[in-house]
Order: sequence, then C-alpha cells, then structure tokens
Amino acid sequence: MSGKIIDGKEIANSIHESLKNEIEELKSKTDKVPGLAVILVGDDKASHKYVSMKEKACKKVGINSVVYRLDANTTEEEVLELIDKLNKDEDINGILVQLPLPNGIGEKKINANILPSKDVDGFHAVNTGKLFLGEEGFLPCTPKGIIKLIKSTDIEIEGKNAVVIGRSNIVGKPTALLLLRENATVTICHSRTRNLEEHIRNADIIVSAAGVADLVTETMVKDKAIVIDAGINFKDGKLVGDVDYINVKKKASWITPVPGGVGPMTIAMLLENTVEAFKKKWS
Ligand SMILES: Nc1nc(=O)c2c([nH]1)NC[C@@H]1CN(c3ccc(C(=O)N[C@@H](CCC(=O)O)C(=O)O)cc3)C=[N+]21
Repeated sequence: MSGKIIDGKEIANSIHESLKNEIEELKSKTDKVPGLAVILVGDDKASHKYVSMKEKACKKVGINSVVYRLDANTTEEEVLELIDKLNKDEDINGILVQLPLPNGIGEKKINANILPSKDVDGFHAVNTGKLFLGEEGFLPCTPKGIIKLIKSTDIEIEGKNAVVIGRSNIVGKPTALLLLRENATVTICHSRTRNLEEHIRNADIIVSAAGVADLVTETMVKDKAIVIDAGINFKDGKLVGDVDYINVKKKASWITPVPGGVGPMTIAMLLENTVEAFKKKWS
C-alpha cells in the first residue's frame, strides 16, 4: 500500500479559516486587528516571492501587514532604527525580518533587537531559550508547523524514534527540541554524520531539513514511517524537497509533498503567532 499524503495546504487553509473567525471576534471586542511588520532587504527573488505570499495570507485572514521593502545597500543601523520604531508601535504585534540578509547586516544583531514579545519568528534568544527550557514562548514557524503536520496523522509521537536531518537554528535544532517535548527519542543527523542511512532506517518519524535533493530514498526508509520534507531545492528548474517523493511514498505511512506540505504550514504558523502576540497584548 502506498502512503497517504499529509496535505499541508489544506491544513494551512483550515487554520486560516479559524484565525479569520478569531480575528473578527477580537476586532469586535477590541476594535483592533493584529498587525505584522515584514522587513525585506535587497532583491533576492525567492525572498520577494515568500514575502508576497505572507502578505497575501495576512490579507486573507484579516491581519494588517506592513511590508518594508528596503534596497540592498540599506545599512544595519537603518534596519535597527526601523526595528526600534516598530518595537514601539502599538499597532504592530509581530516583526519579521526576512532571511537571508545581505552581507553587512548581521542576523544575530537584528534578531537580538526585536522585542521578544513581537518576535513571531521565534528567533530571539529569549524565545529559543524558552523552547530549550520547555517554557511558553513564540515557537519558530516551520518546526511548529511540522509538529502539527505529524499530529494531523493521529499517530502517537511519544516513544517513537524520530530522526531530524539538518541542525539549523531555524529548522533542524528547534524541530528536534519539539519532538523531544513530545516524548520522541530524537536523533539529529547532519552533514558530518557517518552512518546516515543506518539512522534513517531506524526512524518511525523522519524530518528532513538538509537542503539536498533526493537525500532520502526508498531503501533508507523503514516501512510505514512518517516522512516530513522541509527541504527547499531546485531540480531541473522545479521546486523539490529532500525526499525522493514518488518512491518514498510507496514505503511511508504518511508523507508531505513539496510544494504543498511544510511551506504553507510555515506561513499559517506565522499568522497564528501574530494573533497570539496580539492576544497577549490586548485580551
Ligand atoms: N525571517 C524569516 N522567516 C521565515 O519563515 C523564512 C525566512 N525568513 N526566510 C526564508 C524561509 C523560507 N520560508 C518559506 C515559507 C513558505 C514557503 C511556501 O509556502 N512554499 C510553497 C511553494 C512556494 C513556491 O512555489 O516556491 C510550498 O512549499 O508549497 C516556502 C518557504 C520562510 N522562511
């Protein structure tokens, strides 16, 4: 039997629907709507596309989004000044600085200057620290979405072997921590891992966030594994993940496609975090 598809787009759409209703209700109570500021520096094509998608999603659910498209020679100081202004702006509940940033603008410095209470990306050290400690804070959008995708299958995470491929601060590391919070037995694999195949073959849950097309193949995957593909790669001009989808799907119990899996959930979680930030302030 071939694996079932976890439809990230559909799940994201149902989250949009309930956020939309919630925002309407909040609006009638507070006479305000959540506000998200997005800062995009430079002319990276993919970044422009992603930011437009975020803008569109905000509009759909009733979040007021304000996008700052700054040219590539904007200085770090100028971005920090804008962040400072947005930190003080009562109508802005969430601030997102699109990555990657051009050379000369330090990601660490930028993230450190966003108020933790407006850090809807969950990249500030206060929020990553809370994640580490198991305290409540903003969770990074992709990892948060990945857990929701796994939970949508109704298969229990507790006690399962989970393998995360990739150790980035944005996806791999936080996803591993969230799986641990769900009581999985977690292994983090990365570019220096010697016996990757052996680890993957043991996994009931595989999350790949390596950025390597066709990294995860059918022979590596345990029968009935859940496979979550957080890879973003281009192969023959087409967007693909890290997983050889067509073949791995035959073995998996559940699998996310690319596109239409983790990507749409990342945006849904950004909207959710923005509403959460609004509620913490006003209700
Ligand atoms: N501060 C910051 N926060 C981010 O969350 C952030 C970022 N910087 N920089 C870039 C990455 C990447 N990212 C994606 C979000 C949605 C899709 C998405 O919806 N993708 C569609 C396909 C889109 C297409 O056709 O290219 C899908 O997978 O179905 C992809 C990638 C957010 N990121």
